[in-house]
Amino acid sequence: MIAAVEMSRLGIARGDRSLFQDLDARLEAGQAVALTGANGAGKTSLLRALAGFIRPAEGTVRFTDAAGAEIEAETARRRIHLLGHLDGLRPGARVRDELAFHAAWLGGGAAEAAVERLSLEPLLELEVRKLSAGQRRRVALARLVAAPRPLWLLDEPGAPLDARWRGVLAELIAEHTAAGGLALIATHEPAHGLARTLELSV
Ligand SMILES: Nc1ncnc2c1ncn2[C@@H]1O[C@H](COP(=O)(O)OP(=O)(O)OP(=O)(O)O)[C@@H](O)[C@H]1O
Repeated sequence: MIAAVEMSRLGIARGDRSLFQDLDARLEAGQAVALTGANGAGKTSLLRALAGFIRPAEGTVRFTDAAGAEIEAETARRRIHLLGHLDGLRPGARVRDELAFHAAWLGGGAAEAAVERLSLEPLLELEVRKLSAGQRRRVALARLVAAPRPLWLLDEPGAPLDARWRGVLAELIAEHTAAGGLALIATHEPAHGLARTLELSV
């Protein structure tokens, strides 16, 4: 469980350039927050820093449990899904194998429920590289269903999806937060249905 993520005076730099400084923000269980800002403002970088892939230039990120106790960073990492816009799928793998691999690797169970929720049955025997961008994103989203984790960090998750699948994505996020999950969602779209917005300004 992760009950809260607290960013305090957080600053992130890429190369020798500071992207932002002094970011104070708190995300709590049950909340889905839109992360907005211009191209290059640092949304992807912030998500990667929260997932532990980039070391902040300054400030702190704290993960706490329901009792307010700090969760050690390594433990917190295993409770996070980072969905990047490159999807993180192996192009040469069949969808069936890729889903089974990710479900096992992420500590989930069988992928059947995820296959059904994302209507992936007709795609299971195809190689990932043969999928359209939207189909690939549905496979990537299936990981969130197959391996439940409390904190979702999603980088423009709806960008390649059509209206039907954007609707399903919104449902998945709503169900996740209703069950006590947290989500931070980088988006250039109007953030309908999300509790509030965290804006990075350049
Ligand atoms: N590995 C890197 N080395 C140097 N600079 C980088 C690296 N990764 C990203 N940057 C730079 O950091 C800045 C922020 O990039 P980031 O991808 O976090 O922005 P973003 O807000 O997600 O943008 P977009 O809306 O275009 O997706 C950009 O100017 C980018 O070129």
